[in-house]
Amino acid sequence: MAKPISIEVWNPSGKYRVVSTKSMPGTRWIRLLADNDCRLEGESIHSLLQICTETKTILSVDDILALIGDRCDGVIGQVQLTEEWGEVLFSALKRAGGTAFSNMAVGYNNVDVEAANRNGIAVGNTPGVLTETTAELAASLSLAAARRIVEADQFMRAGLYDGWLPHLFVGNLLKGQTVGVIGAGRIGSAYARMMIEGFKMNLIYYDLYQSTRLEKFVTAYGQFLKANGEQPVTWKRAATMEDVLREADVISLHPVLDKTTYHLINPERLAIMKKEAVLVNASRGPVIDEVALVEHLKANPMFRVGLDVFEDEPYMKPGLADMKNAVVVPHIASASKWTREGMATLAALNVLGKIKGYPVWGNPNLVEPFLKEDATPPAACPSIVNAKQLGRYYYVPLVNSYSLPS
Ligand SMILES: NC(=O)C1=CN([C@@H]2O[C@H](COP(=O)(O)OP(=O)(O)OC[C@H]3O[C@@H](n4cnc5c(N)ncnc54)[C@H](O)[C@@H]3O)[C@@H](O)[C@H]2O)C=CC1
Ligand SMILES: O=C(O)C(=O)CO
Repeated sequence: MAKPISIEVWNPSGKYRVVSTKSMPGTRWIRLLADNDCRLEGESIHSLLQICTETKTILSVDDILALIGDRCDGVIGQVQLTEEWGEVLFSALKRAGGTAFSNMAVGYNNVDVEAANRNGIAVGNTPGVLTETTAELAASLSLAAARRIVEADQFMRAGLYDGWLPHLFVGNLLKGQTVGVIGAGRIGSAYARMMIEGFKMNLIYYDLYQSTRLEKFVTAYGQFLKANGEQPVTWKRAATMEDVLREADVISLHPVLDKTTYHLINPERLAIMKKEAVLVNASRGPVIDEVALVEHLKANPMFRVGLDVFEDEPYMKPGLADMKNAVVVPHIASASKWTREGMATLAALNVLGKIKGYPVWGNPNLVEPFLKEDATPPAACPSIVNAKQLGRYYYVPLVNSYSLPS
């Protein structure tokens, strides 16, 4: 039997019981869920909100079962390896009368959606609000790795700098080089634009789908540069992932994690990359075979990586921490204040919307109407990944009108 876990309680007399497995940034999500005076569609929301305040980061399944208890309408949970949501948790949520779960994340590889479907539980996620923030971190890692920022910082702090030298921390110039993107969805495309606009890099990308918007952007930006007497940027959609790995100088990984992308970067693929390439991963750790990566970093000191995510998060594979050609940060790609508060709001509205029986917002890429600080959010769930399987009603938001269709 799990030990009782510590919680913070809001609005004890609330009609619905919603649990959050972590404290989340901002207060709007708490107001939306638990404020008696807060109204959606003229109706008081009136939820009892319980926020887990355990100091340990990773909750066990037993801890989460204890949080769900005998009565629970919905749960806001956390990303990736900190929580695995499968049959045990979804069936417990169903037994407790629950119908709603939302990750505070866009990625939901920690969720067994089939198990959620079997138990009739809606699974929410938080797309869009973290696109630019995550892309900015991938761009930061690209620069930090290419220009050896962390190594140089450590050198400086160690008091080793005794004057300018022609060979000191020489790195890679980005301008005119090729940026490779694997997974050119929301974040991959935003990252590509940053690198193309910011550093005038050429693009090669691989995705299962064509990214027409991205291609049009690069074409138009190339024409603009040309008209200004500068070298135009170019784009290419690669037929294979290998083409990207062979040609690109900086490669950033932005696919979802599933069976098709597990260990997408393996020893064979590392071997075809340029010896001085920069590889960035702000998607999911298991997209890279991390043991193979450590060996590759050892054998190729000019090859550099920037990693936000790790195969056995929160741990690193042996040897990685010793590699000077690796920049490592603790899964902070979406960590800007605006984004994290927005993610909390979207997760809360997914759960609340399902409890209230609202339809699902028709365009999960257009979530701004939910994020306006002082406005009443639309009466909809911002993003439910299994809406179709659960037979939920969809509608496409109308310009300037976010109320329910009659
Ligand atoms: N490090 C962090 O804090 C964060 C990580 N992420 C990760 O980034 C992922 C992507 O997020 P979004 O861009 O919003 O999702 P998205 O769905 O817009 O983009 C994912 C892209 O991957 C492509 N893809 C799928 N399988 C592929 C394959 N086998 N080969 C090549 N491309 C493939 C899809 O076609 C799609 O275009 C999330 O699923 C999440 O795992 C997202 C936010 C923050
Ligand atoms: O949103 C996600 O998928 C994350 O990894 C955390 O922002």
